[in-house]
Amino acid sequence: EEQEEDVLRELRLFLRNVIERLSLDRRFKAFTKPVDIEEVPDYMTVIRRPMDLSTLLTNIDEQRYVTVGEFMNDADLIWQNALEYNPDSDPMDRHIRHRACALKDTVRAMIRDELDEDFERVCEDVRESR
Ligand SMILES: Cc1noc(C)c1-c1cc(NS(=O)(=O)c2ccccc2)cc(C(=O)O)c1
Repeated sequence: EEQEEDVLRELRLFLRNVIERLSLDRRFKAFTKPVDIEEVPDYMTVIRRPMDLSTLLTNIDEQRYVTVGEFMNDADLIWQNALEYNPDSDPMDRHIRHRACALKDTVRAMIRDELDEDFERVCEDVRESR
């Protein structure tokens, strides 16, 4: 009902703001768009579920996330995929892994510092009621 829509709207606003701030950080430029298959032809043979910040934003607009936990499952794919696809010790791989770890820590810090746990609990109640 109306109260549920109010909660989900507030969740979308919070998540869009998180993504906006991440997208402004130059360290995360490679995570802003899907990996370009022209540039990285074998990417889809290694990574089963590609994810990036612009796709997260589309998912929010399509109201796919009812809880922050559901959002985090997809957001975690971004850095997990980067670690998986870039495992080698060469400088390029290390560089993308450092940025992937920075993304992981930055997202977690934002959620921990800015998400009210009572609000997340209300979102989980909405999820269970559906
Ligand atoms: C992400 C990712 N995961 O595996 C790899 C490898 C990357 C990755 C891919 C690219 N090239 S790209 O054309 O697919 C692209 C450019 C700009 C934004 C988004 C994608 C560049 C870089 C980089 O570090 O600059 C990294």
